Amino acid sequence: MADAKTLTVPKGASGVLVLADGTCVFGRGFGAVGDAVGEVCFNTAMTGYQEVMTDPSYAGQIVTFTFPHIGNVGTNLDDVEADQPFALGCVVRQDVTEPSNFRNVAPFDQWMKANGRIGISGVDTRALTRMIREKGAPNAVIAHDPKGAFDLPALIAKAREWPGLEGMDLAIAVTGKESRAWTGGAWTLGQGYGDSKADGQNTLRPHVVAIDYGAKNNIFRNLVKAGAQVSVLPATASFADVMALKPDGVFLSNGPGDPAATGAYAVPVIRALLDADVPIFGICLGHQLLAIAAGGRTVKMHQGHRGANHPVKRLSDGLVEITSMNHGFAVDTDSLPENVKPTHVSLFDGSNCGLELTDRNAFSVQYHPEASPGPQDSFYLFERFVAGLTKQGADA
Ligand SMILES: NC(=O)CC[C@H](N)C(=O)O
Repeated sequence: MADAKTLTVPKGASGVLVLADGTCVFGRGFGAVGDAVGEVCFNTAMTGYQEVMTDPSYAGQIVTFTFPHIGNVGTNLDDVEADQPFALGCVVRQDVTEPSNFRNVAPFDQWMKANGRIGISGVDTRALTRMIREKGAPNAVIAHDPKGAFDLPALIAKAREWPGLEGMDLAIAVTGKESRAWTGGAWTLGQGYGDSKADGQNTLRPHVVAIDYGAKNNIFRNLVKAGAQVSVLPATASFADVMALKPDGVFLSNGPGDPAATGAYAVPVIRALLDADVPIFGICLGHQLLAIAAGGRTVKMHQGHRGANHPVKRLSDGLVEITSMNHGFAVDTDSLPENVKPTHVSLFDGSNCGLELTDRNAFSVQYHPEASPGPQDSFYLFERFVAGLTKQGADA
């Protein structure tokens, strides 16, 4: 990158990404004015930027999109995984253009501004991505000032002082605060999202209690599509809170931050659920927490996996699933005890992508079968989970 280590703001620059090592990457700011500090990651998905930005797992992170045209279909009211963006900001190649899509309700830059999120365009995102691949995900400040009046030494200091994602519990910051019944169903073109209550079948369906560590909404929609009724509890729910809802199964959601830090309050609850033989399904952070609860360990990855075309091999039969991914920590396969069987593996780097307990009805995956954005090859996991649940009182 031509701008590396330059402490003079080039003419016309209104956005900057300041890395903790002092590298300054200049561009044009859009969205909110101000600055934010976090870890820089890259996402290789070619569509779904609004879903990426609203995925609560991106809390504490600045997303570099490798796809050059971000913002070109604007934003709409449906493609959201939570009611606000959680990524701190984004770095993109091309300037955001006029929205071109029949579903658009607001241009991407306006949506970013309205939601207090900072963007930078005009950045050589290929060079930035290469740098992250070589050196690992850096801590950085993203800043936007229309006048380009950046205090670069102060921003470098801010990036250096940020403690980093390792050891950071962010689920606590993004989880819903209240227990709630989930009501959304699957999306259809022209009709939007269905209402799970509208089909009149709720009480006949297996009841899944989902622990929300920063869940993506499409997970709950997929559980409904697979035949469950869903209740959602905050990340801090106790074993008694979960059991009070009489779950037929428990779902452990995705979420931001370091699973080892989140585990301090999540793991005892998951262990109690395993002891009580409650069926469990976990995704991403939920997968990592299940691994820790079962006696395994997680590690911080060099650069993480974020995209919509990650190949994963199912070990039972060799089938390859193309998956959606978003994680910066991973389960250390070697740390898994005897009763935890790896079920899926990444074909990019051989890292663990799934596990099941041999003595419990409990399994989890590192990737995102709910897609949003991404392929739906792995929807069968929702069906497998719900089909394996017995409705309480069904035999009475
Ligand atoms: N999407 C997720 O649940 C991410 C899990 C965890 N925060 C990680 O980065 O690995």
